[in-house]
Amino acid sequence: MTTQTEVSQRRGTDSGSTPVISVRRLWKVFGPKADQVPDSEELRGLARRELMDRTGCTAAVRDVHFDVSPGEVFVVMGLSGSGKSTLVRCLTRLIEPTAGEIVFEGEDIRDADDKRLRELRRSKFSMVFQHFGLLPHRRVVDNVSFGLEIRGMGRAERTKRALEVVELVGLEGYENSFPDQLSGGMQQRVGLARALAGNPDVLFFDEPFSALDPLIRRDMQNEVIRLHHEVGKTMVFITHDLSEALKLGDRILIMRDGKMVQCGTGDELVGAPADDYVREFVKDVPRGDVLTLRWIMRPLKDGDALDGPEMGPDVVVREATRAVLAADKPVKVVENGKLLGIVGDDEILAVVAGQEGDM
Ligand SMILES: Nc1ncnc2c1ncn2[C@@H]1O[C@H](COP(=O)(O)OP(=O)(O)OP(=O)(O)O)[C@@H](O)[C@H]1O
Repeated sequence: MTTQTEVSQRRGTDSGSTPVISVRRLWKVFGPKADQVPDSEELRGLARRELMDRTGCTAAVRDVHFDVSPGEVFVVMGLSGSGKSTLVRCLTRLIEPTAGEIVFEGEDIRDADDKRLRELRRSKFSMVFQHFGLLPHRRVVDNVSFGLEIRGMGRAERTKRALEVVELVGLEGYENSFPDQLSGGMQQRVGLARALAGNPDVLFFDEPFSALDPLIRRDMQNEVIRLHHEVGKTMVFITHDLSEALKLGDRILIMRDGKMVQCGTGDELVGAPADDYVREFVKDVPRGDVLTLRWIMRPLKDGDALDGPEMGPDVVVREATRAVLAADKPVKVVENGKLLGIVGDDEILAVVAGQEGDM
């Protein structure tokens, strides 16, 4: 199974250091006497309907825990109503959690007072929403610099910074346009630029591309990947779309009814779904596009030829297929000079035939 360290090495994230965000036993319950639910052995296990009937409460987030590493793209995925937005809003206390810990860069932000929260939201967090929330009477550059203005940055400095990020998101030439002169995709680029302008430590995305046409949506996903490579920010991204989650996420947390169902890399979810719910989600994913050589390789056996070609462990099966099948010796999976395992025709063909679960 792929470990977090291995994923981090692959993606350039840094799991060895302190997590940027560490969430423990997090609950958000809406309704009367909500704070009694997490502590009650009797109530905390009730299904949604029963809990509502007994208490009038909805547990939108139930006992969730995870860490986000520096530079990681952490995706929260689930169907409508599974608790994604509530969870991510709790992380910045836009919604007040009912119980649990949220440690951000070593500080439990549930202890932060209003002043500290304002500081964190201004300088450490940024949010990108589905509805861009641009100010219609302000030009692109002034929308982008708005947060810096609120922080008290002088006009010349904030305009300089805004122009830098406008260029970074590919909107050069549109600095002086008004939002309604831009397409949906371009407006969302302004949203991205605005989120990046303050140089936050973490960017939170709440289904930012759901309202965009599929082609524009794909462009914007690529844009996020490109920006992530360029600026290396930690990102927490909500989506209900599995292909978006697999494309963007270093790890994906799947939620259902407020609970964590599985948290893992794309190849973990596709290769070893935790239950039928996840299995159903991933059943149509082309496995060769997601599973890596690290996932399908086998240990070395006596008699294995060791003069075959070498490949990295994070090459996906689809990209390796031709080379593995063409080689007359098994491919050696090598990372930093270390032989991790072997991939031969059998391992590749098992994936292609959809049988790798039996290996
Ligand atoms: N303010 C509220 N008061 C009561 N219940 C709420 C409130 N906000 C959310 N809920 C409930 O909490 C549950 C989780 O909602 P949430 O919006 O977090 O889900 P979601 O996965 O983000 O859904 P969507 O993709 O539709 O936005 C739902 O049952 C919702 O009805």
